[in-house]
Amino acid sequence: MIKVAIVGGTGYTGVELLRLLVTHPQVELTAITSRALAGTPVAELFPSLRGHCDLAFCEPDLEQLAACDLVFFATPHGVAQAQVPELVQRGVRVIDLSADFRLRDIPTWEQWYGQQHAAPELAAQAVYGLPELNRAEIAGAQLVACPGCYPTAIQLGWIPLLEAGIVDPGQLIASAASGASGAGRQAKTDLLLAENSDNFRAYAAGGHRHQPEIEQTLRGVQPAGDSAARVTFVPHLVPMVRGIHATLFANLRSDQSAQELQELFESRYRDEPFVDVMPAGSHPQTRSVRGTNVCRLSVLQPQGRDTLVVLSVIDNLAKGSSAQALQNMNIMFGLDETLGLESPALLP
Ligand SMILES: NC(=O)C1=CN([C@@H]2O[C@H](COP(=O)(O)OP(=O)(O)OC[C@H]3O[C@@H](n4cnc5c(N)ncnc54)[C@H](OP(=O)(O)O)[C@@H]3O)[C@@H](O)[C@H]2O)C=CC1
Ligand SMILES: CC(=O)N[C@@H](CCC(=O)OP(=O)(O)O)C(=O)O
Repeated sequence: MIKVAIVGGTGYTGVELLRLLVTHPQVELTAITSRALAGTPVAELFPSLRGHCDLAFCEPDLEQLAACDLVFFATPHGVAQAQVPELVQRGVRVIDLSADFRLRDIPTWEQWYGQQHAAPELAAQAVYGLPELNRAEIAGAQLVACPGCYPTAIQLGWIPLLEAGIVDPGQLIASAASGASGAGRQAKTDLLLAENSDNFRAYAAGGHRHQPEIEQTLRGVQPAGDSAARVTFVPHLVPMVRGIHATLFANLRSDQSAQELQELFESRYRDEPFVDVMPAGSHPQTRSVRGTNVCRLSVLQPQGRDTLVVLSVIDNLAKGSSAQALQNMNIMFGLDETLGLESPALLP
């Protein structure tokens, strides 16, 4: 059994991780932290876990964490980078759901996250936890940086096109909408029911911190010598709880038929258990992935013109964070990658 702890067990990604881990056959949960609720039984805060988890939340304690095989950090940016170096030094493996170790370029990280990075040398060692790109590196990693939620949906939608070098990398446009759980469980006025329901709005249109993360990944898959990918990204808040819907636009460099594009996507993701390329012309819906680790994609070529549209949907708390974190754990510990992640979406 893998001895596992979660730092930050009261947030939305923390409780989603718990939901998945309590039924995982190879996991023994040993500690779930919350500074605010230390001593409170987990199942008291989350009655959905009654009968599944008899632990109480505890303060983060280095000795207790260091006794685990694996520690998940489901904490705000800045927390993991302060605590992970000592754990890594003591041989513990870490999966960080925050952005602390996602960006290779530390000045870029500091610019977008507005603070000094506490462990730049570790950021260089971390493996970016997108299995569809880095499966072999994840298997041997001690520190995995889980991708952000928008980047997961957007990168999976564009990777086949950028790898093939068939779209103009200077003109990539992503319009994406997220459910409110993407903003975490903290009380915020703009997430109140009266502010957020029956409403739809863009935010951070002038620049969102996921843009450099997306560009870093896409640049990493482009053919040598191609001009660097540049992304215009506008996120939106949609009045639902879970889900991200990304509409991605890219301009073809040369003639490709709709059938060739469909085949490109199908062959790129043929062996991927969690990427579903839908039949040509489909419109994937967030509902079809709710609670699952699946990314559903479709590629369209409206009116046969040069501008391609890729539609990509994920659950932000699942493939966008906690379930993808568990997929990474399965890979790191040599388990079947789909273990604990097989259930289809909850409908309606
Ligand atoms: N929500 C989403 O869809 C996604 C979130 N993420 C990332 O995952 C991380 C967690 O997100 P989310 O669950 O939404 O966040 P929440 O704000 O909902 O939860 C944060 C958790 O971290 C704990 N925490 C806060 N500060 C500290 C600290 N200094 N030391 C130890 N624990 C701390 C909190 O408990 P307490 O204060 O009691 O200790 C709480 O349990 C974030 O970095 C987020 O960006 C990534 C992808 C998707
Ligand atoms: C709806 C909403 O507010 N979403 C968050 C995305 C958060 C996320 O999970 O990503 P990181 O881990 O990179 O912070 C936002 O746009 O800030």
